Amino acid sequence: MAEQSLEQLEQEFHQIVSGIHPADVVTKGNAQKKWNSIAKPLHSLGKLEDHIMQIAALTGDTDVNLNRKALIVMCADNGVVEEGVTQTGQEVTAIVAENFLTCNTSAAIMCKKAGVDIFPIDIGMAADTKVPRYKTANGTANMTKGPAMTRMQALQAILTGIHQVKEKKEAGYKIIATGEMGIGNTTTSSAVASVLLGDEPAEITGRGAGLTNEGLERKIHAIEKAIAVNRPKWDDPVDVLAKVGGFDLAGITGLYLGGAVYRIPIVVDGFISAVAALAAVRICEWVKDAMIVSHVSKEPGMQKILKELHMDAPLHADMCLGEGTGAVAYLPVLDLAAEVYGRMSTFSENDIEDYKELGEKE
Ligand SMILES: Cc1cc2ncn([C@H]3O[C@H](COP(=O)(O)O)[C@@H](O)[C@H]3O)c2cc1C
Ligand SMILES: O=C(O)c1cccnc1
Repeated sequence: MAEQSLEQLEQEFHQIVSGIHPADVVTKGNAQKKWNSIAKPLHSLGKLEDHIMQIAALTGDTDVNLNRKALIVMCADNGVVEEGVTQTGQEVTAIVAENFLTCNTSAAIMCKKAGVDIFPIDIGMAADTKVPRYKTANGTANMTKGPAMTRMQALQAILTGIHQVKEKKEAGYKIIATGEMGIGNTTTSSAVASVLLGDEPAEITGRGAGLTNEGLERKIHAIEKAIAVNRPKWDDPVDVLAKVGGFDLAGITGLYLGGAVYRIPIVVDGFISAVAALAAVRICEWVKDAMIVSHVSKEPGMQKILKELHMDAPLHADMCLGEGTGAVAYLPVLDLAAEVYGRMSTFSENDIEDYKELGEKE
């Protein structure tokens, strides 16, 4: 991919995006009929039913199979950490990223318990580690001084995400959760969200992995400066990701696009993952059909993004960890719904009469 010119990358990207089509409403209707025929009160599994119907509509198949699950963790570094916007240094990115391989991170432990295979990807960490390398570069540049990356790098990172989904689909995975690890990525995420939503950085920005009041002030100031210096075009999500984003954000954006192309549901995690979801929907609105929202992160920008995307998350647990933890936490819940949908006997007219009789006797 590195040898491709910018024009070739743009062409590949536009060809992929123009091939995305909306979900199949007929299959969705059939999935709804199937839910409605199950012996339980109508829509009593709430959002879980909606998500199963959404997956049926995406795949064009009323049979919903979630048997193989993956978490892809995009690991990258952000030059903006030079501005003192984080509590820890970027060496922590490499340490945690390698710990995914030894099942020594929160997300990895949750994955093991939930039967989810975890795939950390080095999409642009500053250091070289044992994590499989799909590097765009060794970290982004400091966005307060110029663009975080070139447009070419943004496209490369997005295409890496898309190709990851293709690979996982070919390996038999049925659903993919999104995750990330990258010190400083709540700064880039807040910057991208601020531009895409047209909101002031102070309204979006939170403390990420932990910051003092002064640290938070510095973070907001750095985001304001990055936007002023780079003037990202709000209506060109690739430009926004390139100028004030990160390789992890671009890679996750690619995962959503890949989900829409290869018809495999992609689970949205917390704030960072939701910002990438917003970028993906701005690239192509039908990508939303491939997104399964999981939880509401405590970061202040999360609610705004979900509102903008008209998404209603099932889990409200005040989580704000990242790595994909919220998305992975939702997978067993979704599994339970798929099991009921796939296995439970349906109401026949006789059953309904039997239930009525039972009710009368009691
Ligand atoms: C030890 C450690 C493990 C983490 N796991 C996820 N994050 C989370 O925190 C980072 C974003 O917060 P900020 O923008 O403030 O750096 C991301 O790496 C995110 O995944 C972690 C952060 C730390 C310190
Ligand atoms: O919501 C998130 O994704 C998040 C919030 C804080 C730190 N890391 C991740």
